[in-house]
Amino acid sequence: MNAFRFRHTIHSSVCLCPLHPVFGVNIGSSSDQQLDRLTESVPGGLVQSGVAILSRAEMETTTKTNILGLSDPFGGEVKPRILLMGLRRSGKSSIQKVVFHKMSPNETLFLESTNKICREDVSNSSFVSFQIWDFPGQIDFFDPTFDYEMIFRGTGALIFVIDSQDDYVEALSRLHLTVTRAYKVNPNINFEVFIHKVDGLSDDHKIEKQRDIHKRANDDLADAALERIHLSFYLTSIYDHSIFEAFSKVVQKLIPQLPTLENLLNIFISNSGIEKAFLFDVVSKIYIATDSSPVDMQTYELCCDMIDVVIDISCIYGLTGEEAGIPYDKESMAIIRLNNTTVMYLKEVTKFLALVCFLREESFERKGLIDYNFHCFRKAIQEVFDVRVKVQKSRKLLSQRRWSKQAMPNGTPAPQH
Ligand SMILES: Nc1nc2c(ncn2[C@@H]2O[C@H](COP(=O)(O)OP(=O)(O)OP(=O)(O)O)[C@@H](O)[C@H]2O)c(=O)[nH]1
Repeated sequence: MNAFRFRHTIHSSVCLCPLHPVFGVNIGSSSDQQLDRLTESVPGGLVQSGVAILSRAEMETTTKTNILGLSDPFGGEVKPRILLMGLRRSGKSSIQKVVFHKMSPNETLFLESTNKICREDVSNSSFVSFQIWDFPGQIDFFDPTFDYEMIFRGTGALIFVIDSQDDYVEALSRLHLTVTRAYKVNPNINFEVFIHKVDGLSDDHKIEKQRDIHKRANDDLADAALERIHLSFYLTSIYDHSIFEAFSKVVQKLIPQLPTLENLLNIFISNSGIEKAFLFDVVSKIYIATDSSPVDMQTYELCCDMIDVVIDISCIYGLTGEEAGIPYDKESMAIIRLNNTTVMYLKEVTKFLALVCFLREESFERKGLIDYNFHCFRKAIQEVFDVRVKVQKSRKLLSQRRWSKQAMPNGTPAPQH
């Protein structure tokens, strides 16, 4: 994990004050119990049709953090699972690499086909914390030897990727099969359909494709008397910000504190003369909450660009050495004046979260007020964090107790210390 301190002030349209972008994605997390359960479901590890689906040894080597998964008996933390599914070459791995590994879109041309489930933990902040499971396209997901029930049971969102530049008839039938199976196991899953690779399509063509896919997918569900299954559709491409925006919306649905965060943002902007505010995870550029006014793509793109500028300049000019270890500074911020009398204001909220606001130049004259309100806002966010941590701790304690009771055979006295 890196922390950078930027000391210089640029006297032009961009002005940066001490800043601490901190980034890092924890890859892999599990516990022995969870691994056991997973690999027990198919003897000798999960292998079928020549497709190795995470052998126990592989899982152990790629899973080495202390954050426990959703279904872990000791894991008080409820860590939602996001599944990336879809036909081969639809773009699943590219999405994961671009959003969470900062891979440049062109590099995805050289990605090899995934031949086993790749699992990754994304734990950038207390709010952005989930597991992503990237499934190989050719996997026969419904092979009887494969424990799909266990997988769906712990799933928060299922993203089904459809290649919009390809014929999507087969993809739609696979989508229907996947969704209906998953719904039977876990009706609480959010079903998200990414109509992907839309960069090659004209605007009219995009809308037409979306309408057609939407209609066919919902007709299939209606024919199966499953109209109650709700599918959300997004037009995405790794070549622009649409994939980050879509992922933001998927992740937001998994944050139980979202209404509280939105409320706090509404109160903050209405009392500070701010027009729009986003709470960003600086590592992934996923926005985890915004105020209740509508989001337009350009505004979102500007925010992403601002975060990039801040991180890049911080990386180039940031101090290294002793001070680099300090991950958080209340003074961290950046101000960018646009040539249309709009000011963009970025401030660190926690070591992974940044608040990015848009306001008129005249409103920015009352910077003291904005900073005071920001101080209150940051305090409130901290309190939301603290409550979440407390809930997680008590859940952990509870499940540990439950687990130790189960582990003790009937009548066995509790160990003496
Ligand atoms: N034009 C365009 N190409 C994309 C996009 N996303 C991915 N691709 C390309 O699609 C191809 C397949 O991408 P992958 O990410 O390997 O697809 P996958 O679904 O993981 O494939 P499997 O591992 O075989 O299941 C690559 O050449 C990517 O560069 C996109 O948004 N637009």
